[in-house]
Amino acid sequence: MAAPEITSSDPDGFPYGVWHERHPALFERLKGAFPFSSAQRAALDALLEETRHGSMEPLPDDAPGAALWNGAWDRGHYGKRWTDAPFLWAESYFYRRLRGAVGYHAPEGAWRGIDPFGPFKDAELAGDAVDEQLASLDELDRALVDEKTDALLLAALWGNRADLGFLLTAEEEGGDRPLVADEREALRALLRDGGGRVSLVADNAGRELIPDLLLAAHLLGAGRAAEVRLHIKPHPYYVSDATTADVLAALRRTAAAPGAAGRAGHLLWRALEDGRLTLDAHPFFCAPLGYAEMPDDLRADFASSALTLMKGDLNYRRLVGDRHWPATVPFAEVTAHFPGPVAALRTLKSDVATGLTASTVAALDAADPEWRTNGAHALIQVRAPVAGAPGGA
Ligand SMILES: O=P(O)(O)OC[C@@]1(O)O[C@H](CO)[C@@H](O)[C@@H]1O
Repeated sequence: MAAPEITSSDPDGFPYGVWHERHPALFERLKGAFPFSSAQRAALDALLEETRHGSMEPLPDDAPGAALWNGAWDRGHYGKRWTDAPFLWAESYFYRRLRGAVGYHAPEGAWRGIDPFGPFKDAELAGDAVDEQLASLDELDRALVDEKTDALLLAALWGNRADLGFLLTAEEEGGDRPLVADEREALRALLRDGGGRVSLVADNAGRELIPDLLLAAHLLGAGRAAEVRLHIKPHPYYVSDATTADVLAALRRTAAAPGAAGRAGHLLWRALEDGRLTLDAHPFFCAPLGYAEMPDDLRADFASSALTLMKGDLNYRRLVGDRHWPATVPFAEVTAHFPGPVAALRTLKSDVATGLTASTVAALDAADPEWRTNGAHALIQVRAPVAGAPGGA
């Protein structure tokens, strides 16, 4: 029995704060980062007003993407107050409307294709934190393969804290706490034969994508994957989400680094050329729906992967279902729909939680009442389907 979907209607709840604190802060950052025209600023202001006090207006049928938003992705939420609709659906649509407000999708518009979050992504990629990430790879040069896999999985996991949307209204505390669920051993076991394709469903650009790329280079270089497929967004999404342009910028940054990181960057550059590294930007990665509703072509892609690594909080919500699950509901149960083995690497930045023990939940509730949403905690969870089981291999 599925638990109720998470909405934003509770004024004391996390989602409500996203609409009433995070989004206004984001719009102020956007207006400070671009010389928007009065029309663009007015469109942003109107959108913010609509989301906070109005009801959800559909896209005009001739708008770019309307065939999906008013078709396959429509779940009957238009006309509802934004905060009464499912949080995942409503916020995904909010970012489509934001892109519309600044002209990102305008077929002949001068702002077509200008990433509204580009300045933030560029600044982060050029920053000292990325220099430190790249330099730290030299420390792993003499590590054993499994030790290196472990270290790079943790780097990719904690890289997920680098999420501007989250950081607009949250403190970035140091990572590296004990994980609330740590199934790295099961994850490494799925990589051991090394013969298959690893699908890495990326999340954010910059400080999250750099460790993702270093992990991909390691999996390819150490024979833990015959191919890595990097799934990215077809266009900007929830602020920091990585697009192909972000992958190429991060790759150039990595290849230009000295030492082990530079070698990893060149390995990935060659892997893109020879097909051991592939990029996929399926439209569904920006859909307002959970992965249980993914289209057949994407389902077949994941089904043929030795392992799918799902990065980040939003992908976790879409993988398990953005619902008020009991935090102890088994991860295998809520991911039974997913074809092929899947692992989640996620810092906890929203309400949904699954696959935790009762004692862990009790300890977290006692020690840190905001544990679900403050980004201070993280998990690595794995579901390796048994042949013949639902969603099995
Ligand atoms: O997927 P990410 O980048 O790890 O996190 C995305 C996020 O910042 O945005 C959503 C709320 O706006 C939540 O899923 C989460 O807080």
